[in-house]
Amino acid sequence: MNHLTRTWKDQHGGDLDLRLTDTCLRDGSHHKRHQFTAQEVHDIVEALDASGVPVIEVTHGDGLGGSSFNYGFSRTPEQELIRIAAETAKRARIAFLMLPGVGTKDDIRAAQDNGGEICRIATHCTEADVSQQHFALARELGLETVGFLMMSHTQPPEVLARQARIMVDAGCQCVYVVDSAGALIMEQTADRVSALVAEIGHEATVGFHGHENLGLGVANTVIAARAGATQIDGSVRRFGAGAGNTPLEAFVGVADLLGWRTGIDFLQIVDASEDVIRPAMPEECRLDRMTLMMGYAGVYSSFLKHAGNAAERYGVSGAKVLLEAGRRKLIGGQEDQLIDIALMLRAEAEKEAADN
Ligand SMILES: CC[C@H](O)CC(=O)C(=O)O
Ligand SMILES: [Mn+2]
Repeated sequence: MNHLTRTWKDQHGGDLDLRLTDTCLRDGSHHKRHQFTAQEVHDIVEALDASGVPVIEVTHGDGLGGSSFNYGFSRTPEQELIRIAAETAKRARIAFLMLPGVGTKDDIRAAQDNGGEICRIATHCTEADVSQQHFALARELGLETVGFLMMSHTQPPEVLARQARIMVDAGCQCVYVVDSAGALIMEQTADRVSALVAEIGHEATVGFHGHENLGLGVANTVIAARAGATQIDGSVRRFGAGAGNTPLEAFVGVADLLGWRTGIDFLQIVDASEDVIRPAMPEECRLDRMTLMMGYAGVYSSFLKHAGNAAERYGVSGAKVLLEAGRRKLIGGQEDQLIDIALMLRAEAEKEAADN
């Protein structure tokens, strides 16, 4: 008995119970400060593809058009990385991410010209309506479509379900509960996935994208699959923002043991993790003071480097910057407020020193 009520096979045929997407070449771009080389992308795609990973996401961490002063410039243009990935993959399909307002419709067209086949549109989880024209275009172009409801921990299941409905009505074929802050805890994940399945499950699939900031990536992903998510994200060796994503190789092992077919060879993906992915990482993704604080305070994982920079520059505690960012409920695009927070903390510290 495998405890899966819904499988990818039932929905789309083929042999997979769950379809997995590796996102180290997109979410890991945050950890790498967007410095992937063409050779690294080639080698990682080759290894993931050979292991049987069916979908590989490649883009700047902040999606198409993310290479900028605000988010950090890419070392290699992302469209070139998408092209290299598409040329390298023999079986895997290449996905790309775009955030309306950061990227444009022309970027979607270019990504398709470069071999991208799956268009993932991400919005804050209360703002799905800004994705409508992008889903319409992607479907017109014949791309497969995925919607990302970012920061899903901030809204109750019924709100997320209504937002998912907006995406599906606009042409989205799979909506993800995205635990951007790694803040969801077990049943909170299941309740959100179940609400989406109830709302859109007869027309679209449901996905789950986890982060490790509270150490719950694999557990949340297992419970999401049991609740009906059939598309699952992870990054080999957790290579992602914050404490990283659900480690894909660990989830593959767990899925094997539970009898869930992912099409990925566990031994090969474990070797890829050690031999190919680790050498491309600047350091391991760690569960430490900063990343734990992100899960605890509910802060966007992609804020980690920005918060660290602001704290260092103004000589204040990075953990306190994150706590305040969580209290202010900052969302993607508000990275500049981390500097305001650091300045505020420094002013408070200076006042306290003057008073004593
Ligand atoms: C900035 C986009 C973001 O990294 C998307 C994502 O992976 C998430 O919200 O977790
Ligand atoms: Mn993420």
